[in-house]
Amino acid sequence: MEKFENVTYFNHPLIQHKISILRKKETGTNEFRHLVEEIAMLEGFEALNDLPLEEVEIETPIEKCKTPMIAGRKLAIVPILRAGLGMVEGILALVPSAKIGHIGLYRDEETFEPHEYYCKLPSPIEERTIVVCDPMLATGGSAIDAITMIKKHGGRNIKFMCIIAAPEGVKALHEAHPDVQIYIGHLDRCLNEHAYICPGLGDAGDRIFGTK
Ligand SMILES: O=P(O)(O)OC[C@H]1O[C@H](OP(=O)(O)OP(=O)(O)O)[C@H](O)[C@@H]1O
Ligand SMILES: O=c1cc[nH]c(=O)[nH]1
Repeated sequence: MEKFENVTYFNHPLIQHKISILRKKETGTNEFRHLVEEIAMLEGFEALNDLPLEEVEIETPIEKCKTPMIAGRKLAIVPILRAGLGMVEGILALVPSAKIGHIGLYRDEETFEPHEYYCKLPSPIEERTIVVCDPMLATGGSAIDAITMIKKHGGRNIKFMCIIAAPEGVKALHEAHPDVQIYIGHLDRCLNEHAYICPGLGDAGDRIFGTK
């Protein structure tokens, strides 16, 4: 796979181990949901390593001092519905004061094209660091459309975080939005004829919400 400057692959053993359990077909809904949350938190820790800091004056029991704290507007976490919702709590565990937007997209089962049905973002979106999350980056259609929608609303500083990606989706997303930082838990082999990621983990939304 071609290397892109704006793409980060996580090779931390804890992330890889948890993704392997996630993939198993016998992993049940409850465990699956918890793993998605944990992986999102581990990825988020790294993906947010460039949040801006400012020196703030505080008082310890000993004396006054200046100490760094996160600066600027609160982070915006934007899950792509439905499956992206599974990652929100994990990122919130790191940044409890984050605001949460929602983008509703589903893939047409025949054409694999994404269809939008909802968009609500925290304002002023243009002043926030935005983390778009979705466990799966397959053809890239959903992520590309979600980010296009966020940009139409004024979003600029955008990161995209997923758990499993196909090379086709990474390339498409990089080409459509080269300014977006992309974080990937594991790069899989390819897409199959139904645009499912191989070996992947099946349908992430159904496995998180127990709808199959
Ligand atoms: O890269 P793409 O080819 O667009 O595929 C990825 C999308 O497919 C899945 O959602 P799905 O449409 O199944 O909806 P759901 O989250 O409601 O289950 C997944 O959560 C992504 O949003
Ligand atoms: O493999 C895939 C591809 C798209 N969406 C999923 O949930 N899984």
